[in-house]
Amino acid sequence: MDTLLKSLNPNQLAAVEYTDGPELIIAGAGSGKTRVLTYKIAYLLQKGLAPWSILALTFTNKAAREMKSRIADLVGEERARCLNMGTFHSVFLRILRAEAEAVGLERNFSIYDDSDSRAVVNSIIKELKLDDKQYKASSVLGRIGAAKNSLVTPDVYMSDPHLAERDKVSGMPKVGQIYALYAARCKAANAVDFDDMLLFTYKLFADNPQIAQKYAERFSYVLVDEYQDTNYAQQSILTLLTKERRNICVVGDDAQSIYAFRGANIDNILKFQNIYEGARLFKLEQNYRSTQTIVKAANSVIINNQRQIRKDVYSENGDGEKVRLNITYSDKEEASVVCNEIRRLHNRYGVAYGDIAVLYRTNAQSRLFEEEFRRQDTPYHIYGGMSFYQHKEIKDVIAYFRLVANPNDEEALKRVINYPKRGIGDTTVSKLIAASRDCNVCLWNVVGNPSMYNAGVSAATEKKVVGFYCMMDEFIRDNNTTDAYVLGKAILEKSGLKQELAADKSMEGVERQDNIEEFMSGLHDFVDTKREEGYEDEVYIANFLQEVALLTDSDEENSDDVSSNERVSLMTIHASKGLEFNSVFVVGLEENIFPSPRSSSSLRELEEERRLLYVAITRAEQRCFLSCAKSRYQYGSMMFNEPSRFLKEIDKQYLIVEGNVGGFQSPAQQYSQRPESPLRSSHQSSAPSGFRRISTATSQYRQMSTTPQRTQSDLSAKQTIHVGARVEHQRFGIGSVIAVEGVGENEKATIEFQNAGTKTLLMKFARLTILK
Ligand SMILES: Nc1ncnc2c1ncn2[C@@H]1O[C@H](COP(=O)(O)OP(=O)(O)OP(=O)(O)O)[C@@H](O)[C@H]1O
Ligand SMILES: [Mg+2]
Repeated sequence: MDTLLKSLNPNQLAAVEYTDGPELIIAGAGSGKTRVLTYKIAYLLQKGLAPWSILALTFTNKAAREMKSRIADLVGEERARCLNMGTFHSVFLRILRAEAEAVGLERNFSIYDDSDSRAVVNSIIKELKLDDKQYKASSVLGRIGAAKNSLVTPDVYMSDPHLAERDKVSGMPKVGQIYALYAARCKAANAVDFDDMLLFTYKLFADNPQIAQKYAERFSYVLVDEYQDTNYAQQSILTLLTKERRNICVVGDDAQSIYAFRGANIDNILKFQNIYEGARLFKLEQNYRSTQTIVKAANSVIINNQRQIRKDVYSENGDGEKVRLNITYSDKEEASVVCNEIRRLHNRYGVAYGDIAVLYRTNAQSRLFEEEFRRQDTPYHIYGGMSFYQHKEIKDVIAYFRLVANPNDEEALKRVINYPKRGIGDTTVSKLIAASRDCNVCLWNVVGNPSMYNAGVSAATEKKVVGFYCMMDEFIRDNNTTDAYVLGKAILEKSGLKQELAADKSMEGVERQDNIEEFMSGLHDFVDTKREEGYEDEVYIANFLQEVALLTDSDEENSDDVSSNERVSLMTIHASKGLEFNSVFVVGLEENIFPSPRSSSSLRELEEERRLLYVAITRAEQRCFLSCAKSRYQYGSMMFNEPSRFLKEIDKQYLIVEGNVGGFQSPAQQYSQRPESPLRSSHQSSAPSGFRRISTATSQYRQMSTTPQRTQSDLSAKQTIHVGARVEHQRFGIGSVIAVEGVGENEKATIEFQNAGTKTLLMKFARLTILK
């Protein structure tokens, strides 16, 4: 036991040994909160507490597994095995199974995932004859989920005038009614959804005092990690379980509260002392994870938040390297600089790939990094999420593309024929397929003329099917003459996909829109780059699909061959909570990305963004790299974002700025002309959307040419390109010309770029400036 406790500092030790009542440990990042919890559990076991009487709640199941294995190291496998440990959801699910009858469920109840819930809500919307454009299942479910996390039952919901008013104002006055029906349907189906696991557990304990008593007695000690991110339902259940024995220990850091959007409230830490009068407060301020430089740099950011509990987090580790900020020309260059640096760390300094993380603000940002990592054959995995091209919405658009490129692609056809919904149901599709088998023709032909192939569909249905055929046929005919970006944009709009996505205002819906916008940006970049490289005849959808297929075909290789500790972790900052890495890259530190454009209007949200950056920087042990790009394809167009306002807050003495430092003036004019998001602008029919404003790659160049220092028209006018010239490219950065060939329209230069490799570019299109 002594050796066990020797590896704790006096404050940590005091927190571990305190067992006289409720305990709140507020501590900075990396100060050993999770370690204290782990050791405290080992300590309680050593003191004779039975493992099954300890309940430890973590934020992820992975965190629970790790903690358990550490405890096993400390006290032996056997005792660790019987601990009650896991996320709130996993632990409460087990209790619900055992006590199902008490909440009106049968023990074998099912768990509805998101798509099950959506199907139920959609059918209710239909039955109530509500407009499914006005009532999007995911938006309705978002409200139902929020209600459940606040312990608001359907009855309470429907009698709450504030909720009624809110729903009315947002054009969904019937959410309460849908909620009630949804709850009834789930009950009839003997099913619960994810949020029910909390609501039902609360009801179980609140309505059945004997059961509550049983569990309160069973769990003689309750410990909670990441307490700052618990929501009202979770806290209320904890209170029911612990109010009598008051053996509860929670650890948290208000500076790392990043789940306000899921109902977590930063004040919950402060409320702890109100719920548990006389609770002991411990503070830990020594960070053991990071170098002094990293800790101080992170502190210099978070100090700008007004709402915070003052802490003086420090490190006694060495100073270490300065935080490096790299400003690149483009998002593409950013990805290659980051990948190069990671390879250098690995090859020259022996840092394991598994000890490196790339952190970004939104999932959609993974695309360019995934592509670059694949290009450079660097092992990576997406931690806690999916690869960009695996997202459903991306697969949907790609299915449309596949069908355009190859109308015989039956899988693609089946995927999109009734998505978005156009009244072609499963029965119809089955009939069409049967007809195609019977007549031995491909499904596409049957879709073009169902009655000719005796598909047996009604005239009204036939009209819808043929309507779909005609729409697609138009795209197919344009396929070899219209570039992938312009055609892709038309497909998104005319198929109804754009409207479908834009109508969904839930968190998940917004994320899907982000992904589609990122996809369109990639498509635009693809077309521009092909033109610039002189491949005017390879700018079509078929060419794009080929490139995507090549980029994604090694998926399996990337996930199976190399174990996760030999791969770089790519993840959102949210997913990185509680983790630590030798080297961390925080990317995309630009206005309009980080802070998120959705947050910059409110101080509260801005402070949450700042906490996110604090979480990101404090994941690093030895090295922290920040980066931002001067230009990036965003919302389907080239954007020039300012560096993130948070970068200016980092104390300069801990920072080295490199890359394209000089002359970083965001063209204010273009910045203010930021096109509206192509998807989100759909409701403003009079305002031109980003898609319409910049309709072709060529007009994109025209727009670029308003930036005086960096236009290809400058260059072609001067015609001074020569071997040895140093040039600056809008996307590829700085390079030297190593060969020039051709004249006039056909003039090409081969350029060796510092970070982007060697490229041969057609001068007519090249976005180059010659540097003096
Ligand atoms: N007293 C100590 N001696 C040596 N190492 C320590 C000590 N306390 C903590 N550490 C180490 O410091 C690192 C950070 O600890 P831990 O993850 O517990 O911090 P945390 O406060 O939970 O961080 P976060 O805020 O990111 O969740 C871990 O690698 C841990 O093993
Ligand atoms: Mg922790």
